[in-house]
Amino acid sequence: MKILADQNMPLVEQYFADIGEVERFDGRQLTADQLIDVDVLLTRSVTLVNNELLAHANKLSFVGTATIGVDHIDTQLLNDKNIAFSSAPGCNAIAVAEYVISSLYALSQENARPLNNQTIGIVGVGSIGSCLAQKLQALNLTVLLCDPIKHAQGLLNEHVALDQLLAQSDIVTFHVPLIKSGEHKTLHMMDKARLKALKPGLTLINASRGDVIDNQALLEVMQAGADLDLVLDVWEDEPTILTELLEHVRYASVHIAGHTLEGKARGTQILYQKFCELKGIEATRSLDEFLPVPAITQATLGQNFNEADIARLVHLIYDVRRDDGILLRDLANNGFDSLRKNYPERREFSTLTIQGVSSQLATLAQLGFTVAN
Ligand SMILES: NC(=O)C1=CN([C@@H]2O[C@H](COP(=O)(O)OP(=O)(O)OC[C@H]3O[C@@H](n4cnc5c(N)ncnc54)[C@H](O)[C@@H]3O)[C@@H](O)[C@H]2O)C=CC1
Ligand SMILES: O=C(O)C(=O)[C@H](O)COP(=O)(O)O
Repeated sequence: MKILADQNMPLVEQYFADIGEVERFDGRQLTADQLIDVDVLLTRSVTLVNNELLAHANKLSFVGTATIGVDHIDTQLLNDKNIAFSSAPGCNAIAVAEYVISSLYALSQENARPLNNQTIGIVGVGSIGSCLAQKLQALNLTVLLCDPIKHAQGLLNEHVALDQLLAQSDIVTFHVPLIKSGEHKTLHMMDKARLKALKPGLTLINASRGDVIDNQALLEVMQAGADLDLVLDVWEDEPTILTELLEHVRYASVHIAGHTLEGKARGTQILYQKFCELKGIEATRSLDEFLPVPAITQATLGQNFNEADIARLVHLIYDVRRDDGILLRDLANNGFDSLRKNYPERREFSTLTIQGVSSQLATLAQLGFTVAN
């Protein structure tokens, strides 16, 4: 069996070793001819899977994307061609939630504004939005949720409409899929009118898809003097982003919010499990076999460890400013895709086991750290 996998997808050889022969491809350069005689195609978000790409796919029976977003895949086409498909729902929800939490603590320190008593609005309450909301409950923030689809399905009672949420929040963070048309369109959901109306001092975070915010309009609003703290992980027209926007952004990164080692590896694992299920093969491989031991595994808290010290632990595992520095220093030399490909190792909070006696242990556990009994 011939398996074609994106070069940036970890552990494919390990997971699929007993299933077939794995060949790698450059996600933005894949051509239709490379799919001749290929049985399985495993992609990331940068490969458009459309009619043109599948023109010569004579044997393809499974397409998997190791991502949550599926806006790069023509799923209707796969269905019509009877090609099985899977994304990797939830694989990097923890990673994105931790990216947001790291950003919140960094801004709170730099702006000397305590997190508690602030109101955060979460737009899109799926895997990521709900994981984030659950973690934030530990921090005494007021959390407002906006998800009209879940609300209509009876799955979210406390839905707040977007404009009301924007008016009431100090921080707004987007976790919606890219939807290009229809009642729940998210393309340019933050258009010029909404951006202009944002209240001064607001923090705007986008770790969903770049097109959710009209980037040109955002640049114009910032150039006109808007007082906003911007945290942008995703951009319109990646990898050729609007570089003029960078100077207005507090923390800028190259679409890596989900790129913990665990998040990326879980993506591959989910596709492996889906493939095995589809073909009636027993899935014997698991993540624990493959993840390396992290550089720091344990922390012992002293009795005077207090709420203010939580930020130090969060940033010990992941400080978003590391990635902001990388982008600003290297974008001109290395390019967006190369920075993503060479992204330095990042682990999740759960890799740190915390021991000691402190009134903050429950908070740390809720944020996702492992607390020793
Ligand atoms: N920056 C990064 O590295 C990553 C970005 N993403 C992006 O984040 C998106 C969300 O991820 P998940 O939470 O896992 O997806 P999900 O599918 O679990 O949740 C998305 C939620 O957004 C809601 N939604 C849809 N349209 C909406 C609208 N107009 N207003 C408010 N809510 C709306 C849906 O009802 C759903 O509950 C993905 O589609 C992907 O584009 C995902 C992972 C990593
Ligand atoms: O899961 C998604 O959706 C994402 O955006 C990924 O975390 C990042 O996508 P890749 O480009 O790394 O596939």
